[in-house]
Amino acid sequence: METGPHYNYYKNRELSIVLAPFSGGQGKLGVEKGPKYMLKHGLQTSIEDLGWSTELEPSMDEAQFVGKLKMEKDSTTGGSSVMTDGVKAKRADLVGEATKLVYNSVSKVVQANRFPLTLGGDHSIAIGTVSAVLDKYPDAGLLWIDAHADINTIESTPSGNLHGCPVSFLMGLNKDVPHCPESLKWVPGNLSPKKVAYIGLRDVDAGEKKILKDLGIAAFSMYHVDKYGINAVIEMAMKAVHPETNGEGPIMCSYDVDGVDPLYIPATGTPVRGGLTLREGLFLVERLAESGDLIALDVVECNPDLAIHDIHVSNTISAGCAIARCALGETLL
Ligand SMILES: NC(=[NH2+])NCCC[C@H](N)C(=O)O
Ligand SMILES: [Mn+2]
Ligand SMILES: [Mn+2]
Repeated sequence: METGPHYNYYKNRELSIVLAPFSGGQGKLGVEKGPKYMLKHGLQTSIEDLGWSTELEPSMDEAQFVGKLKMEKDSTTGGSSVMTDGVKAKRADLVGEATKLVYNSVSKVVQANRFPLTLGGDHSIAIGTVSAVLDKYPDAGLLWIDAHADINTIESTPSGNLHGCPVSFLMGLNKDVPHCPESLKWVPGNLSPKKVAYIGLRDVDAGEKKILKDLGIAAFSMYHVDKYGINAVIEMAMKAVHPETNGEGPIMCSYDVDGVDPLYIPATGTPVRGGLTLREGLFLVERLAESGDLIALDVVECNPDLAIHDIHVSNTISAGCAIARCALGETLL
């Protein structure tokens, strides 16, 4: 029987919590409150208790972005659909600006050899986190935990919400698209499709299915989790992104909390039933901690304002915090 706390697998336990309180990648205000709520829940101290030295790294002025978002809503009839040059990507200027700020903060952290734990905000912020991590670890594999594939291009997106598009920007899939928003041209877009694996998918748009298939991206849906079990799936995912080394090598995890079933994590913008159980969702990151290869983590899409009951807020925030702690070495025994 393997024993011992998983945090012993991390050699250098220095971490920065990057705050990414951004909501412009989708239309529902409140997701910018995620970082504040998780900190209020005691996340930083509980990470220190696992033997990490921690510090806070702000990435942006939340008020500024929220202000712009509110202004835009007030001035637009029928929601927040702002189109530039006939492209349906909404708020591309805001997303470009915010993700660049996140990129700068995470770059600072990784270049100082610290572990970046980025708290969102909506999932568009991963454009910044993953780009910064790849600068430092070009060989890193990316595990994307999500109900959604978030790989729509600015042409395929059905909603225009850029939190449904970060992976396409990371892979440079919008580069040749006419009208690619100027604001997102800073993104290197050099993530190889071979270096990504999804876990938890169950709501993938038709255009996204085609991209996943055409590019041969490793994608494990809930069907695969049910069929093979979560441990086999996570091991297959690690091998998919590091085939030459049998799954060993640096791994970044971008964790959208809607990968977990809304029974457990109800306060999120685009919930989809039939997801991971809370234990599967936590085991996944426990297993990554055990590998000793996790180099960066995002926890995104907690939106306390979408809770109908107070209990939904605490369920969501405590689960979000548990995901971070388990990834950083917390064990049950
Ligand atoms: N990060 C997320 N929760 N993304 C949801 C995306 C939903 C849908 N596929 C879209 O493109 O709009
Ligand atoms: Mn999602
Ligand atoms: Mn997502």
